[in-house]
Amino acid sequence: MPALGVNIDHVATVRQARLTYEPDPVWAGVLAELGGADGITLHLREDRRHIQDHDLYTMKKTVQVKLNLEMAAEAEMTNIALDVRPDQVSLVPEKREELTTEGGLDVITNSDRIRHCIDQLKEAGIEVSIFIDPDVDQIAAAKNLGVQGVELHTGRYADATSADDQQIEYETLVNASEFTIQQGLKLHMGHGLTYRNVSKIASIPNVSELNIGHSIVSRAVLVGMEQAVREMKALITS
Ligand SMILES: CC(=O)[C@@H](O)[C@H](O)COP(=O)(O)O
Ligand SMILES: NCC(=O)COP(=O)(O)O
Repeated sequence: MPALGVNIDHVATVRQARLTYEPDPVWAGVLAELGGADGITLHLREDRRHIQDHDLYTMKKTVQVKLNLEMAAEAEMTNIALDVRPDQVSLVPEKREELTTEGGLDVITNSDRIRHCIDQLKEAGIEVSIFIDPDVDQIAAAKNLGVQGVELHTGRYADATSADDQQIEYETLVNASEFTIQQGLKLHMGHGLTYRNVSKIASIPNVSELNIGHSIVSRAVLVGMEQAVREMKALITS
């Protein structure tokens, strides 16, 4: 059964819309932990569009489950990770203009820069995973870089608009999963997974971690709305 890493980035997205103190992603992380999350994932983007440095530092002191930091393989981020010491770093690609992470990190083209980052993190005792496309050449290149695991990008599966296309993307993920396990790497998956599409992915053999964020935060907003309004109404009418 895969572990669930809850990505709380978009709690911070709502907070940053007003540059205020709520909703607090650390508080959300604690509630996610109480709800059974096996890990908390947060992505400290170079443009700081949602998670801020202080969120990461406070999260490290607060949350007791696995802390997974998603970050670009850049010196600034590596130094932050070496200071905070999350349980795991997941190296991801970043583009300023993207709405969300569009594809996996190209570990073939960028291998020298990525290797330097991985070596420093591993030396500090931090597990390293790389977020890559479900492609055997990328998985083999990740293995060569010495990471402990890979997170296969499920975005194409999640975005498929017909059952046939979704099945093709699913089979690609299954084949890439088998190759990942043959390489002796831990198998993580994530991106775009929802309450509707997660079951098939969760039943792929040997998946050790699923990272899910946007869909859980979206549902949390809706299932919490009735209580939130009731509490405000009580204040107004008391
Ligand atoms: C790497 C990945 O797939 C995501 O979890 C990532 O955090 C997406 O970035 P946003 O949270 O900014 O959409
Ligand atoms: N690495 C994927 C992740 O952390 C969550 O992605 P999403 O569910 O927010 O699309």
